Amino acid sequence: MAAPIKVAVTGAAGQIAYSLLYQIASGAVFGPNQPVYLHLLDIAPMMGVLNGVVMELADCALPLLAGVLPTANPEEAFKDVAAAFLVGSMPRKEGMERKDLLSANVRIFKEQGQALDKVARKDVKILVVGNPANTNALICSKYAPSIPRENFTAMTRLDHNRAQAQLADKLGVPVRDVKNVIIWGNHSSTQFPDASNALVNVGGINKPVPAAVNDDEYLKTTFVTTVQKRGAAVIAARKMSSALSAAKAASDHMRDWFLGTGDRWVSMGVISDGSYGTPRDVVFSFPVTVTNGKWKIVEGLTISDFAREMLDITGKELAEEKRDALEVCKD
Ligand SMILES: NC(=O)C1=CN([C@@H]2O[C@H](COP(=O)(O)OP(=O)(O)OC[C@H]3O[C@@H](n4cnc5c(N)ncnc54)[C@H](O)[C@@H]3O)[C@@H](O)[C@H]2O)C=CC1
Ligand SMILES: O=C([O-])CC(=O)C(=O)O
Repeated sequence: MAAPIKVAVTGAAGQIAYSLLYQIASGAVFGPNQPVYLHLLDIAPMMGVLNGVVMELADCALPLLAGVLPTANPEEAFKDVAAAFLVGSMPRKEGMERKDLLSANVRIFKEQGQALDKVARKDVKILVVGNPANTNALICSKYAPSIPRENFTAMTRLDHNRAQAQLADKLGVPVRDVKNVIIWGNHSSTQFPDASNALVNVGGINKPVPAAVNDDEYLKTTFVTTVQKRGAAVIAARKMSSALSAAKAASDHMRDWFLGTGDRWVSMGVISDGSYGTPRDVVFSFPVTVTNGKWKIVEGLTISDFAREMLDITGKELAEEKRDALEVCKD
């Protein structure tokens, strides 16, 4: 058995964490031979609730859980961590866009960037879940200059999983038989869910999804808008934002980052190098593969005129969010 790694989860008394903590502590993220020491951060008024979560984690009697540290102090939470799930922040309510959370949430990521910079391992892998996730990840990285920018990522895996599930449903196949969908851009209603390179396994042979669906109009309209608006649809139904599926997506993202993607690609919000004509220095969701703990943007894909337009819209929004966030962080 390997030595335990320290893993931070912020917003640990909240909804997403309530599903996520079990997945991390049961081995679904770092593997069945990797013990974890959980550092759980929330704000001071939530320490009572957090203690209840700590009790429940103990009551799960999980063999891989080496210890739990509940705290309201970011520097204690991030001390020597190898992975950090930054979930803690305000969720949106019905009628809001995720960027409406910017002024309330972005300062949290400034402060946590500063704390990570001081005390985390320099190879820490950071996943920002709290919205607006792409821009919060950018700000977190800006305030943690001693940690490589590649180590800061934002979660678009929930959108990726939603897109995969929509296509599997349309094709009447199990979700595992669909791969290589792409979420481009922002985790917002401007994101571009793209099925043009997706593959479906039919009788052991991979076929292009566009040919199998044989309905370009659907792929450009209903498919795109359903995925773009799925978060809002869950809020309208549940009166609270996605939590079970968000926790599953966070587990998928970190597992693939640590353990690799194998023969498929996944969508991750990563710092843009300008690939595919996107704005540089924003956190943009791309198709990536991961080997040996390092992500790499999938290169050489053809971008149609339709895709170009969609990429430009979401890129423009990210550039605007960046400008607004930098303004908020000035004071
Ligand atoms: N990227 C994505 O795909 C998704 C992102 N989200 C976002 O995740 C975030 C969390 O959602 P939920 O867990 O449902 O919210 P929640 O309200 O149930 O839990 C948030 C927790 O964060 C804590 N918190 C607030 N400020 C904090 C700080 N400075 N440090 C540490 N903890 C802090 C709160 O006290 C609360 O316990 C929201 O911003 C939501 O919009 C949700 C679903 C998907
Ligand atoms: O929609 C929201 O506000 C929560 C979220 O990010 C999602 O479900 O994708």
